[in-house]
Amino acid sequence: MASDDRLRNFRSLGKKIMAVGRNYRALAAEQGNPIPEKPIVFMKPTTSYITEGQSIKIPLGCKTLFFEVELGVIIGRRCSKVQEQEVDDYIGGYCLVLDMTAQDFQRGAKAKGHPWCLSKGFDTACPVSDFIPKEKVKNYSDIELWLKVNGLIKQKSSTSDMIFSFPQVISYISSYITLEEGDVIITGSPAGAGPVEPGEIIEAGLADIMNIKFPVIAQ
Ligand SMILES: CC(=O)CC(=O)C(=O)O
Ligand SMILES: [Mg+2]
Repeated sequence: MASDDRLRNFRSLGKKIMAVGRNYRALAAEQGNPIPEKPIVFMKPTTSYITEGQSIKIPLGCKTLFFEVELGVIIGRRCSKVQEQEVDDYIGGYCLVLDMTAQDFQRGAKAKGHPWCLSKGFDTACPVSDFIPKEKVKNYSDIELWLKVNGLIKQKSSTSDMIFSFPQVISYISSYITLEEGDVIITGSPAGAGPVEPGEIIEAGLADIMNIKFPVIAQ
């Protein structure tokens, strides 16, 4: 397993941001979607990462930018076809993530059966926290995630509402795609995802372990 010192650098170490969509029961109910039978998997490019001190930029032509707070798992060493019971051996740490989504682009793409790439992968679409050491998250199956816009709470949930657990998600993705040191898997948004406007400030947290804050600006 990579050391915490190496994994602190996960944004340049990893090659992939793998993402799971529609993975919370309350979100599925809120959006009127059926419970998926298998994890819905997509990718975001690592060029979409930003860190605190940088701003989320609304992509050109986007009229409705949505926030989604998610828990990210950082892969600690290369793995493929991992059994669910072995998954913990490959988790190197965690990060708190905003899966920013150009919701109008995504809606248009879904209607035509097109991919979500632009709606999820534009520059600044993946604000992330610093590295969170593995031992700080005692129980990844029941930990609180929250998000505020301009100080008002918009999302507050526990990972216990996830449809597919961390072991199920990581095992499933690794059955098809080799995961490498520093790759991040973002595990889905709880209910309450919604729009943000230029000039607003997004704050998010993982229990009392990590807080992040990002302003939203026009191009
Ligand atoms: C519809 C979505 O944007 C899916 C997604 O990313 C999620 O977290 O759920
Ligand atoms: Mg998401």
